[in-house]
Amino acid sequence: MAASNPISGLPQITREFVREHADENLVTIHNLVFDLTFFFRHHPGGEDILQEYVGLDATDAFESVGHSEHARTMMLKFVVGCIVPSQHIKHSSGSPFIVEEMKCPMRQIVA
Ligand code: HEM
Repeated sequence: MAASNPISGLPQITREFVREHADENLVTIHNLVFDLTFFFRHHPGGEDILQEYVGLDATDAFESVGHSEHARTMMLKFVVGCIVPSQHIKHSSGSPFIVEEMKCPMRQIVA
């Protein structure tokens, strides 16, 4: 059986929502939104550096560290949504894996 795309069907979230719900520990990386509540204290790079990016887009910081494929796979556990397509940013940095396999579905999911 073909592997299903773990990202399809995610709620779409605006960048304003991510910023205004900082208490929910949301961070955006490559147009995907992660809830890092349960990951902070397990992050090999430390909790403080992740806390600095709560509510923000951490793509450039994430890529500048050169995270491994292991880290990119691990991230999937914490995805809670994707940024609405009209607010997508195309980052010059980034591995093909995260850009191609983790991109948001273009289908609008509106209640
Ligand atoms: C969901 C998001 C993230 C996950 C799952 C994650 C995961 C990891 C993992 C598994 C490592 C160990 C090295 C590796 O396997 O690459 C690591 C190291 C590190 N991460 Fe993250 N990370 C995330 C976000 C970030 C962000 C936003 C920053 C901001 C700068 C960051 C900074 C670092 C640093 C500085 C290290 C240590 C590198 C070293 O000591 O060589 N990480 N991270």
